[in-house]
Amino acid sequence: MTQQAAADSSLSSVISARDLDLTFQTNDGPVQALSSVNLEVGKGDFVSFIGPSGCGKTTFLRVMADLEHPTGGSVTINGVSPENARKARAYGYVFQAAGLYPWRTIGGNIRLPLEIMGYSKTEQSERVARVLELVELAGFEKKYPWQLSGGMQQRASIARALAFDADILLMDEPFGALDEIVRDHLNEQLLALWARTQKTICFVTHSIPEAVYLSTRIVVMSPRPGRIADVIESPLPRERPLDIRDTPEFLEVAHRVREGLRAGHAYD
Ligand SMILES: Nc1ncnc2c1ncn2[C@@H]1O[C@H](COP(=O)(O)OP(=O)(O)OP(=O)(O)O)[C@@H](O)[C@H]1O
Repeated sequence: MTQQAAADSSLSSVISARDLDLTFQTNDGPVQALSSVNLEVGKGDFVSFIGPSGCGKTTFLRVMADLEHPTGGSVTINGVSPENARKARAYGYVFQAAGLYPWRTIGGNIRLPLEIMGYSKTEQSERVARVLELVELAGFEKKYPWQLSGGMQQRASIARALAFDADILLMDEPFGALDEIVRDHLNEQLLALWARTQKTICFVTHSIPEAVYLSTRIVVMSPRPGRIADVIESPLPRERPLDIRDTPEFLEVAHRVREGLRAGHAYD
């Protein structure tokens, strides 16, 4: 890509990574978690990151969220640095574990960041009600986390990430700990939420079917050093019933992801 073309594409990108490097200094020597990563994420994209353990998926997401700092190259979110994007509340972040405070109700958990930011009580209540509706948990506001199933807790943590109504949602393997049936259901609900809200979503997963079912683009990563091995544009329509997973188009994309993973895997 020429410099001008790169500049043009980053203007229309919500997330833009340019020659991104991140090397951790550890007692065992340097670990290259990310090496020469280039990626443009467009508005409304659903981008999944898939790859073996240690290929830098979480690190990449944490760089976008200003939780790690690159040692080379740059990332912009809505055209600004991750630090400024964080200050502007440009994204919500969903962690692997729901991470809800057990002594607060579901509503109280979602309300907490809004309280800290000084939103009025009325605004807090409106936002809590709206995001609970979005994740189909209306009526559960006064329950405590332990009164909810694992899947419902994870939905509550998605609701918390949606509370600021950011256009970008960063999700780090949010459904990894759930059984397959619950996961299928949450995948369907997440797609419905994405269609309704038109957010841009970056989603880390270890599951090929999950990545293919959810994404408009799949970023296949490989380890040592962590880098992008392939970027697959999905030919699947945005409207996706679960049984799309049995279609030849779906299986073809899954096959390409598997090939990408195999090519990048050292098997050591
Ligand atoms: N804070 C840190 N200090 C030192 N090394 C780190 C740190 N965070 C991550 N790493 C290393 O960077 C590499 C990438 O880690 P990362 O967690 O991003 O991988 P991942 O693809 O998300 O893995 P997983 O699928 O297991 O979550 C790994 O080798 C990891 O050990």
